[in-house]
Amino acid sequence: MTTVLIHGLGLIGSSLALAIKGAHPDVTIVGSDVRSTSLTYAQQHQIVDEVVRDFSIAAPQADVIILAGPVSVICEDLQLLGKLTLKPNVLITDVGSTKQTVLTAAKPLQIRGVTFIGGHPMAGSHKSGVTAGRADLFENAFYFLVPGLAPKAAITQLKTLLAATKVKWLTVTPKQHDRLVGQLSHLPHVIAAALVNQTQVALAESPMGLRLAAGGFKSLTRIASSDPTMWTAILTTNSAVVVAQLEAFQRALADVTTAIAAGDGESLTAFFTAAKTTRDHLGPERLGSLPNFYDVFLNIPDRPGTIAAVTQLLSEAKLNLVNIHILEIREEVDGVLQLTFGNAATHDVAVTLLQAANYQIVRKN
Ligand SMILES: NC(=O)c1ccc[n+]([C@@H]2O[C@H](COP(=O)([O-])OP(=O)(O)OC[C@H]3O[C@@H](n4cnc5c(N)ncnc54)[C@H](O)[C@@H]3O)[C@@H](O)[C@H]2O)c1
Ligand SMILES: O=C(O)C(=O)C[C@]1(C(=O)O)C=C[C@@H](O)C=C1
Repeated sequence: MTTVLIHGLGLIGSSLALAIKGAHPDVTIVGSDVRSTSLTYAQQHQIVDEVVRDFSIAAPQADVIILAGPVSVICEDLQLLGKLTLKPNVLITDVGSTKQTVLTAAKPLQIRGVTFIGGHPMAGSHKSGVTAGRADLFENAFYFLVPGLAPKAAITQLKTLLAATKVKWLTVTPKQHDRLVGQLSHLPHVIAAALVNQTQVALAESPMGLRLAAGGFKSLTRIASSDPTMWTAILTTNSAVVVAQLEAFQRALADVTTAIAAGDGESLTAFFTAAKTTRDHLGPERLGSLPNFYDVFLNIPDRPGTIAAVTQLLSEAKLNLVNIHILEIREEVDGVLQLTFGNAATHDVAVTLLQAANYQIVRKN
């Protein structure tokens, strides 16, 4: 019986647990997390078989250890693991979004002969936490592997364990990885957050302000809703790469600023044509079988207990919520409640239930 310990039962950790469980019912999945609410949720929803509070007690019993906390926590975990007596054939891997710092932290373990394979699934979401986990999150996504000198058998073992994720494996060096994801993931997250912050300031005096934003602003800035702790850890462990990429981006912005200021239509058409040609060939946002999440937006009156009544209604019907978000609620003005579900069936039942209870649905998708 193989024991897989997943440390960090958030979006990625719980999604991996679900994928492993689906394909390997014989594997015992143990989850550990600093948040006891996540552990309780994971156990109640059978995302894991067992939970432990103390990672250092569980690690020596594990055959496979998957580190799935923020990158800074992954590095601390690797240091801790270096001090523990682990099973002789233990396989350690991680899912962190940067790889050079993680591989440096793993070096002492590797020198000791412990197998560590760096990993990074190129799929995720701006939603975080155990409630957002889903078995099909990684379908058709690339999954970077940094195997270093890991034995072939260990690489095969990891790929077999994660086969149900249906990812496309790609072996890279830590340096190649950090440069690629710096440009494709870290830079866009900085730009999205900077645009939201700058817009908030620019429109501070406007009565409707950001609430007038339509699809363009919203699709460009969706990722600004991502978890700040996770992104701080990513940016501080890939800073040199992202600083250089931000400087290059600022030069590109300066060029287009010059063209706009000069009314240089020819340069602007060339600028937009190049971007359109490249973007048109990128394919759909998600290659998997399902879109990421299913939202319902509800009008909610400004009355105490309204939100509790909605969540109670859903929980009595055993409908799992991935996320709940109050978009706007001011005194004496109705607010909008965003309810996010993990699949279409749950979403549809919730819509029927809420409508029957006379809630006013503003939008669903
Ligand atoms: N979100 C994405 O899109 C995405 C995609 C690929 C990889 N990653 C990487 O995966 C990792 C996890 O990201 P996520 O999106 O699942 O984040 P998340 O916030 O959903 O989950 C992180 C989990 O780690 C736990 N945690 C935090 N500190 C801890 C500690 N000291 N000890 C134990 N547990 C701790 C949190 O309680 C949480 O449950 C990160 O390293 C991230 O860079 C994220
Ligand atoms: O889809 C999203 O919301 C994501 O941000 C996922 C995303 C990205 O594409 O940048 C975020 C971090 C990762 O390390 C990998 C994937």
